Amino acid sequence: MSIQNVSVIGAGQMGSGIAQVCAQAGFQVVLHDIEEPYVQKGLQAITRNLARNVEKGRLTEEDKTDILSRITTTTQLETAGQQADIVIEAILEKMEAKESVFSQLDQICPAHTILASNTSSLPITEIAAVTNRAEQVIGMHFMNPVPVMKLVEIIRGLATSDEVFAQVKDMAEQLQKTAVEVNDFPGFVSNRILMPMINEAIYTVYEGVATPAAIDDVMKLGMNHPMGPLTLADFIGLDTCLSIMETLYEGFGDSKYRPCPLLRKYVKAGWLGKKSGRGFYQYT
Ligand SMILES: CC(=O)CC(=O)SCCNC(=O)CCNC(=O)[C@H](O)C(C)(C)COP(=O)(O)OP(=O)(O)OC[C@H]1O[C@@H](n2cnc3c(N)ncnc32)[C@H](O)[C@@H]1OP(=O)(O)O
Ligand SMILES: NC(=O)C1=CN([C@@H]2O[C@H](COP(=O)(O)OP(=O)(O)OC[C@H]3O[C@@H](n4cnc5c(N)ncnc54)[C@H](OP(=O)(O)O)[C@@H]3O)[C@@H](O)[C@H]2O)C=CC1
Repeated sequence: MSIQNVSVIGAGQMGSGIAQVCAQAGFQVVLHDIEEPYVQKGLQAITRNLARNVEKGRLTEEDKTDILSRITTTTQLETAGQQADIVIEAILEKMEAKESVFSQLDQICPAHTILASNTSSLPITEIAAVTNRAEQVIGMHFMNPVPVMKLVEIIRGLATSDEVFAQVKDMAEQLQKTAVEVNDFPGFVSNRILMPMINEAIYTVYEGVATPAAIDDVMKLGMNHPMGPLTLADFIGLDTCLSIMETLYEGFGDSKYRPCPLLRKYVKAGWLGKKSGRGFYQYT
C-alpha cells in the first residue's frame, strides 16, 4: 500500500518542519497539536519558510498556495489518526507522553497505518510494546532544521518488519532525504555521538574553563562546525538535550553520560534555549 496521507503529531519546531517537507513532496498532511495556538504557531513557521523560498525565487506564489492547501490542522487525535497511512509523532521527548499517544493511535488508526516516532533517543522497541502492531512501529529521526538537513536516521525496533522499513525508507527518499539505517540503542547513532559533545561543552562552562562564546568560537573556527555546541544546544532545546542525556545515562548505566548539573539547572529555571528566549545566550 503506498503512502499518501501523513499525520504529524506535535506542531513544534520538528513537527512543523516534517509537515512542511511532506506537503512539499506532495503528501496530504494533517498537523496535530494539543491546543490550537500551538497548531497555528507551527503553521505560521511553515508559511514563513515557504514565503522565504518564494522571495529567493525557488518557489512560485502558486507553489506556496498548493503546498499550504495540502496541510490541514486539528487538535483531535481521532481526526489525525483516522485516515493516515503513516503517523509521524514529534511531541516532547518523554517516554510516558509518547506511550500514551502511541497506545491511543493504535486504537484510532486503520490496521495498515505505520506508526513512526521522531524521537531523538528513546527506545523504539519500548514505544512499540504499547501497541498491538509492533511490526508497524519504526523510528524516523529527522534532523533540525528539517527543511535543510539531509539525514533521516531510520531505526528498526525489535519487531519492525522489512516491508515497513522499505516503505519508510522510500518515503524519506521522496522527501529528498538520505536514509541511514541504525539499530535500536539509546541515542541511536546521531545523539550517542553528538549529545556527549554538547554535554562536555556545558561542563566546560560549568567548570569555568571558558565562556559560552569562547567555547563556540573554538569549535566553529577550530573544527569547522557550522554552529558551536552551545548555540546548537540552545537551537535543539535544552529540555530535549537533558532528556537525551538522561536516556543515555539510564540506558547504558555508564557515568560518562551523566548530564551536567548546569544543564539541569537551566531546564529547571525554564531556560530552554532559543524556543524560550534564553539558554546559554539570550534571544530577543
Ligand atoms: C537533537 C537531534 O535529535 C538531532 C538534531 O537535529 S541535532 C541538530 C542537527 N543540526 C545541526 O547540527 C545544524 C547545525 N547548523 C547548521 O547546519 C547551520 O547553522 C544552519 C543550516 C542551521 C544555518 O545555516 P547558516 O549558513 O548558518 O545560516 P543561513 O545562511 O541563515 O541558513 C542557511 C540556509 O538554511 C536555511 N535555514 C536556516 N535556518 C532554518 C530553519 N530554522 N528552517 C528552515 N530553513 C532554515 C536558510 O533559509 C538558508 O537557506 P538558503 O541557503 O537556501 O538560502
Ligand atoms: N529539537 C531538535 O533539534 C530535535 C528534536 N527531535 C525530537 O522531536 C520531538 C519534538 O521536539 P521539538 O519539536 O524540538 O519540541 P518542541 O517543544 O518544539 O515541540 C513539541 C510540541 O509537541 C506538543 N505536544 C506535547 N505533548 C503533546 C501531545 N501529547 N500531543 C500532541 N502534541 C504534544 C508541544 O506542545 P506544548 O508546547 O503544549 O507542550 C509542542 O508544540 C522530540 O521527541 C525530540 O527529541 C528530533 C530531532 C531534532
